[in-house]
Amino acid sequence: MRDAHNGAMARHPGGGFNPPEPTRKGGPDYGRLVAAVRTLQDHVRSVDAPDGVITRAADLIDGVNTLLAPYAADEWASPSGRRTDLPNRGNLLTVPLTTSRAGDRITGTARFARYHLGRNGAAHGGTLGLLFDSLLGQTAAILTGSPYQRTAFLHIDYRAIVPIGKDLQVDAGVDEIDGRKVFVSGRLCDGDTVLTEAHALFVRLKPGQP
Ligand SMILES: CCCCCCCC/C=C\CCCCCCCC(=O)SCCNC(=O)CCNC(=O)[C@H](O)C(C)(C)COP(=O)(O)OP(=O)(O)OC[C@H]1O[C@@H](n2cnc3c(N)ncnc32)[C@H](O)[C@@H]1OP(=O)(O)O
Repeated sequence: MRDAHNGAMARHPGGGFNPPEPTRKGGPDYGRLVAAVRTLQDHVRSVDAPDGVITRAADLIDGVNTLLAPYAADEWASPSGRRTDLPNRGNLLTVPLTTSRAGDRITGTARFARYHLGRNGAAHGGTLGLLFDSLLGQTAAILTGSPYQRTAFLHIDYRAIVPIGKDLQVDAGVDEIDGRKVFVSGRLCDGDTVLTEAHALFVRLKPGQP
């Protein structure tokens, strides 16, 4: 179990931030598994059911955990994040995000779910950090063509509350490159309204850096 979760960084010459190696492991239902767990997360945050229903649900989920436990693998072997045929590369962690390159920009759509709710209809601020680390990280990697980078800082300006359950627009680009430093910025919009702005510094890793 220890190996499964600590990985084998030393085996990877790019350090710990190697680009994902595409795989089809997990088969035709891996995407359905990830989508089902996302739906489950939404249900767990929204449920108001009789105690017996909760007991039954917990028993069923315990059963799934028992089924999966013997197959825990390290980050290099698991298909999570490496299923390039699936939304968000089959990575359950990310805020659902679809992007494409449009010239020297990255644009796309993000959608927060009930799972990401903070309070009073607004997405939790930390989930915006999660979104922007992915969005700006992709932007830095794709637009500079160098995948070995890590976030040095990520600054977020919360301009308006971010609604859950609605398709929102993202847009990001590289502002400046200074040696190993890549400065990027982006925003999240609901139509004409800017909801969140962010800027970040990504530092290109030296060989072997974790
Ligand atoms: C063909 C390509 C296509 C690719 C396609 C790929 C598809 C996309 C794939 C995947 C995208 C996924 C996207 C997800 C992204 C997520 C990323 C993360 O979340 S990473 C986890 C969170 N971040 C950490 O854990 C970092 C922890 N910190 C560190 O490891 C170090 O501090 C590091 C590497 C950031 C810098 O350390 P040093 O030792 O290498 O370098 P030093 O000398 O300290 O800094 C270099 C320069 O940067 C400045 N700097 C560093 N940190 C700074 C800061 N916080 N503020 C301002 N400046 C800073 C320094 O002052 C220095 O500047 P001066 O060269 O002197 O001008």
